[in-house]
Amino acid sequence: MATHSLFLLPGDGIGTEIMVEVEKLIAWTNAEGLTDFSTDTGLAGGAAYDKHGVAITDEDVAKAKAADAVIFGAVGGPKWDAVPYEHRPEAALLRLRKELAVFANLRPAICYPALASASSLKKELVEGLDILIVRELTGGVYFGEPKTITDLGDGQKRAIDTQVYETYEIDRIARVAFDLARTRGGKVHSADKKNVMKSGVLWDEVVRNVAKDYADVELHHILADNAAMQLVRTPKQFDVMVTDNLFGDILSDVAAMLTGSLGMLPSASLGAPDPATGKRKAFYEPVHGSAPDIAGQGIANPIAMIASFAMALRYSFNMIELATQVENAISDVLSDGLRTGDIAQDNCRTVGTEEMGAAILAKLKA
Ligand SMILES: NC(=O)c1ccc[n+]([C@@H]2O[C@H](COP(=O)([O-])OP(=O)(O)OC[C@H]3O[C@@H](n4cnc5c(N)ncnc54)[C@H](O)[C@@H]3O)[C@@H](O)[C@H]2O)c1
Ligand SMILES: CC(C)[C@H](C(=O)O)[C@@H](O)C(=O)O
Ligand SMILES: [Mg+2]
Repeated sequence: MATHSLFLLPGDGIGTEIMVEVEKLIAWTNAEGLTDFSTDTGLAGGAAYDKHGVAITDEDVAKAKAADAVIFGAVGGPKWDAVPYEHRPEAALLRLRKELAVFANLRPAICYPALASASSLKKELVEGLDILIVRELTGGVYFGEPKTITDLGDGQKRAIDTQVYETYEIDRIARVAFDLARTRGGKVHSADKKNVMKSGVLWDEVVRNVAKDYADVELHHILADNAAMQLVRTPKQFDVMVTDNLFGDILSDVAAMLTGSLGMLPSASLGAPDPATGKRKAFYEPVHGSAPDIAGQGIANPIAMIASFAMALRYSFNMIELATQVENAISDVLSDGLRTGDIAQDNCRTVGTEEMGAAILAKLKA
């Protein structure tokens, strides 16, 4: 079996705690001969800042670029609130996304049957929920220039962030969404603010053009604010939702709660296939952050991280069966009544990060 390289960046806070559980999974799949992963580990975020004075070193960015897939935990925390803006922990994430050019961020919100009553919404609204948010990840207001704070000299300052989208960026993310919709429910909602933003006008125009190549997929336009409301009103009306970088960030946190917890939502960020090799750069991370409020206590939910690893198996290594086995193991453990604190329920057993990871691994071994 060919050796595949994984570059692990645990990051800060619970990032380091949940990564341990993925490392155990990798050790087991390797030992069983199911995979042949070589792993290397780097520093990102506050951890890198403390050691090197930057959110990520050039060397670790180079390693991330060279790897077959990057598995990322989470970065950030109050400890680094005062570091210079360009070195804040989150800068590592943004630099990696941009330099790896992983423009397509897939954020699946699936409500596992056992968790239907753990959601803050009524059970019948979320039971069987399976939606996919396709977030544009390398453009928009996250990266647009100018991005400045100017002193106006009279005690006032002016802050500017710039939302920029070009046709090719919208076209390629729309195609990802339509291609995926074809493999699922055949429906795309495109969310923008074309009623207020020029970038929204272009977004809608380009998405409608792309839709002409996908006559078999239903396209619906939705304003992003309405999308947030509809996600908590009748979430099962959605199949695939494609949206820009900022709206995608917000809407995916909303979608996360439909599944029971932010600790449940994995993500895959994919680049364009290399024309010579067909390989694409890929970056896998949970949607949640470093959860400073619970870091260091061993109680974080490792499921989003483990499910992100399952996405790596599926999207980077075409190990569909193994990916499905990992996802089924998660589902089975939840059906057995095991819960971390964030999804705690009556008549269920609340366990810590390590026990949840071990239980998922035990299901795989069974
Ligand atoms: N990908 C990333 O690295 C990433 C993503 C989001 C936020 N952040 C950063 O994380 C830091 C904290 O941000 P925040 O508090 O707004 O968001 P957060 O996602 O870290 O936490 C929000 C809430 O969800 C809970 N939570 C999140 N993940 C959980 C898990 N796996 N298990 C149990 N509970 C979980 C937390 O305890 C907290 O109450 C900030 O510095 C932020 O910039 C990083
Ligand atoms: C940490 C932050 C930069 C990041 C984002 O805004 O993209 C996070 O919230 C996410 O959802 O991945
Ligand atoms: Mg976010």
